[in-house]
Amino acid sequence: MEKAARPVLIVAACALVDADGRVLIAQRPQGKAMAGLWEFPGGKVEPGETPEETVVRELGEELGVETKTACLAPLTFASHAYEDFHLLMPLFVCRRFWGVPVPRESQALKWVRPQRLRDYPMPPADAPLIPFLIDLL
Ligand SMILES: Nc1nc2c([nH]c(=O)n2[C@H]2C[C@H](O)[C@@H](COP(=O)(O)OP(=O)(O)OP(=O)(O)O)O2)c(=O)[nH]1
Repeated sequence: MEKAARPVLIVAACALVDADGRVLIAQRPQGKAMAGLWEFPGGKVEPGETPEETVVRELGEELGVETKTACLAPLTFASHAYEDFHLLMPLFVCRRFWGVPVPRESQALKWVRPQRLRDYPMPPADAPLIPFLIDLL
């Protein structure tokens, strides 16, 4: 019998880039799925939101960073089958933002050169995104 189709979950994520060309990653807190893995800030696209609006909201909620949808450039996307859902995750790049990121949800934060991203365990969906950041930066 064919497997039941997984629901597609749309998550919008963002690579914040600093003046040195480093990218911000955040460690998923204990208690969440994939705890301890490093990810790009972002979250589920809520009904009525564009992916860009999701990123702007999540950067504010998770990091206290302000930006605008016009400051987000699409870079690539992840499409990955997890056990319970299929993740579709556009990845935006943002170089223009206001404020210094602070962990609002007790997550660890790190600015990392794209070439070093592989030193940080990330969710399996994220691995194919890294070469795009290396190329860009
Ligand atoms: N933000 C983000 N999520 C990612 C990345 N890679 C990846 O597989 N994901 C997955 C993890 C989660 O299943 C989903 C993001 O959902 P989320 O952050 O809104 O939700 P969550 O699992 O933290 O939990 P909750 O807010 O529902 O409590 O996408 C990534 O680089 N960034």
